[in-house]
Amino acid sequence: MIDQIVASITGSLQVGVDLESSAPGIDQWLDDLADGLTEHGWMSQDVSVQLTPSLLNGLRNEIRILDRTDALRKAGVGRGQDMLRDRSVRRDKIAWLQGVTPVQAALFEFFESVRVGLNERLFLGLKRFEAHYATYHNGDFYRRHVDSFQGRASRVVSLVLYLNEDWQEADGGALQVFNRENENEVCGVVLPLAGRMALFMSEEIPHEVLPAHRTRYSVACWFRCDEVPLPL
Ligand SMILES: O=C(O)CCC(=O)C(=O)O
Ligand SMILES: [Fe+2]
Repeated sequence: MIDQIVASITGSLQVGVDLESSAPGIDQWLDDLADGLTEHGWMSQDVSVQLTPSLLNGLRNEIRILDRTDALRKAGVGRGQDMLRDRSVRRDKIAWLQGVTPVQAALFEFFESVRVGLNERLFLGLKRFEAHYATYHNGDFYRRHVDSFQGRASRVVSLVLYLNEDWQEADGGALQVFNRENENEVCGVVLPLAGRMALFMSEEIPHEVLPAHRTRYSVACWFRCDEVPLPL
């Protein structure tokens, strides 16, 4: 019995973020994120050191379970009453994270350290974040768009964390990032491999998810500068 309790406590501890022992160190790492955002408006990075494999596995298990139920909803485009479920624009399904399960709580700790770290370096005034799981099934895509809606600059920085093992180029589903000065020029392609993260300025960087040829799991997070949650 005690063994079981110890095992479960150890299990939940292992799930946590590893910001202390991360190479090259949390401050240097946050400096790199801030530099990438300033210089190019976006960056991609492997964060499997900071997040630990057990956290990434735990998140993947959660979204797999959600994907088997009807917990995932078709994602919309626009906000509030203007929300359109336009299948010609995006076809993913989503579920918002509440941060209550051990893996979500650990992930929220990571998001919070990014929020605080970017505020300290770039004075972005990020007040909070929101995050959802997303599943793209075979054939699903998200056409070129920016993440912040005109007239309400509330989403400031976007972060996407990928959860897919052994993703190959032939599996499709890459994130294509366009130049902020010329939206017809592709300036980056990110394969949605487990532990990889894309970070970009929500209003500035057009991006697109190419059609996936197998199920593609991710968490998308937005750091916002508004205090009060308003409908999108
Ligand atoms: O999953 C991705 O690579 C990007 C998703 C995205 O652009 C979005 O949800 O707004
Ligand atoms: Fe997006």
